[in-house]
Amino acid sequence: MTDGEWGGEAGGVVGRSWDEPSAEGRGDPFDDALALANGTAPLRVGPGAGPEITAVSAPYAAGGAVAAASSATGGGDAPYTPDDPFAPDDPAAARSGPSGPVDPTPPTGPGPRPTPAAVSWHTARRLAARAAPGPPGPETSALGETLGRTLAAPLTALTDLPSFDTSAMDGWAVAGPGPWRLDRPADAPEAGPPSGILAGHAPTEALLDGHAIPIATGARVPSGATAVLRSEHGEARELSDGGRRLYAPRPAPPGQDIRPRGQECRRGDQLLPAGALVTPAVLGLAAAAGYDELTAYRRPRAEVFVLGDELLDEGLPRDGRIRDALGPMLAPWLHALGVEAAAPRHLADEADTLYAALAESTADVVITTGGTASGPVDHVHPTLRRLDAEVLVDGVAVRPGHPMLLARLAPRRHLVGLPGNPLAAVSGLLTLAEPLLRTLAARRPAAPYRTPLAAAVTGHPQDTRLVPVAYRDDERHGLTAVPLRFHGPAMLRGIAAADGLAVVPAGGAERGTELEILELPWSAGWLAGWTPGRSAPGDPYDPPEATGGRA
Ligand SMILES: Nc1nc2c(c(=O)[nH]1)N[C@H]1C(S)=C(S)[C@@H](COP(=O)(O)OP(=O)(O)OC[C@H]3O[C@@H](n4cnc5c(N)ncnc54)[C@H](O)[C@@H]3O)O[C@H]1N2
Ligand code: MOO
Repeated sequence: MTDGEWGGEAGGVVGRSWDEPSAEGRGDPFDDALALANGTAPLRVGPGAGPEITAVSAPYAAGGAVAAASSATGGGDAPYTPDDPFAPDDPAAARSGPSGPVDPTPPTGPGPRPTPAAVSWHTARRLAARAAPGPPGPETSALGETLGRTLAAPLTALTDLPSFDTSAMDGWAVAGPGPWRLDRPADAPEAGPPSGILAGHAPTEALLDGHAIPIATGARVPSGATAVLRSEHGEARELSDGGRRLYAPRPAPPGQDIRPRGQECRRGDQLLPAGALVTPAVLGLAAAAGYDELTAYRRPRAEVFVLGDELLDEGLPRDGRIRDALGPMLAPWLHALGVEAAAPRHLADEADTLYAALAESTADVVITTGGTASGPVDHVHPTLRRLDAEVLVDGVAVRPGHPMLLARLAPRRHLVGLPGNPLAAVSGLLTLAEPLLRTLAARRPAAPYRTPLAAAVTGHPQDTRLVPVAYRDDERHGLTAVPLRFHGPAMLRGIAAADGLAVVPAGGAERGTELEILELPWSAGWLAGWTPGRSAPGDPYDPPEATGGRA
């Protein structure tokens, strides 16, 4: 059973690619998925919609529930067994779907709120990317302030580059064929080498035919010069008449070692289009092209609220309490995604505290950690209802992290609810927060990157899995992705050693299967030196599985 087939609603409506035309007059998939998540508007079913659409007119409709239930049992032949590491602990939960129970009837009174069916992982990412209408307005800022932001206007050269004919080498500027007269300029001291033209100095006199003058790399070539002769290719000799001559064993063809003005660009040329990411190299180019400031979209602003009274900010775990692993991780991770994130705030597990924090926040995106499930102090869902927030995604068919959620607090303010288990929070960050923040930062989606697996990976029966992998490059197999140990939902040991997360489809993947890899913002180069054989027993690269729980 594929992810797209799972859950009825997800397969029939929101599992369709956004790029496909809306077939046969069906409703907009985004609106449909929204209606599913909120239980509000019915799907707009056009004439000729397929039977799988008509069966799903509301999130709690029997058709959806039947489909979800049948998918949860694997359509009658569920591929997992009781001792499968991914098999649900609770058989009732297994029957009710991979991401929580799906109530076949609409809510009619007090009692537990039915959970809408989870959407597929790919759909969740698309919904998150489309949740915000676009980036906040552009701002003009000093160059250094724009690193990691997206250009809101094309970068157009303010000058020719180079802006003058430039010597590419240390040596002599020569005019015409050699040998050349090396006259000591009138203002040169009697002793020592003849002075020449240094970088940053503008030559005032033209070079006469048959003459040469010492010149430094980067210096402006005098008018009349036809070439630059490198210092190692010429020899200056004193003559009996007191003059000096420059000899070269080979001719100096016109233009040799001169970078002509405008070689890289002419003033007014477009160097980069609007939408380019401001990288360190772009800052360098912009400075070279004459910019002191750039117009770029402002960084999205995020606030992180860490929920959980059991969390300690320092010291060793004690008395049933544990260290907060998400606060220290999320702010720098968000910075790496080009987001302005204040230091995380630790909130007490009280509904009113969360309500006040969310109501007062002015951030573009609020990220909460923990409290997404239905435990006694899991206040995220009730607080969103109290705030009358619009839930866009409520559960995703992905392991770990399936209780993750996305809600709209106001037209341009969103909340991403990350599950408390640390690797599940990473999964939510990459599944929902990253696409949303990418839209807000006007960043282009990374081109999907696929790498063959170095070893088989077990799959979840219905859901996508995100599994930490490290790249290995060897002569025999080329670049492969090695699945790492310690990938349980409460573990960070695998992801801390990873270059990315492999997107493992339902059912798993064999060794050699090319899988999409979600790269981590800092992965390039950090572990590039790692080769097989250097791993020590117990390190994350060791192949045996140790999940410490279901993912
Ligand atoms: N009855 C059910 N219970 C749970 C389900 C379910 O479907 N039905 N889902 C499980 C899954 S899967 C996850 S993931 C968690 C999500 O729970 P919450 O988002 O409500 O998170 P908490 O309960 O607050 O915490 C879960 C776990 O993570 C630890 N935690 C929380 N915050 C941090 C942090 N900042 N640093 C380190 N560790 C953290 C917390 O102590 C818990 O151990 O729900 C399951 N339950
Ligand atoms: O999200 Mo949970 O098990 O999937 O950690």
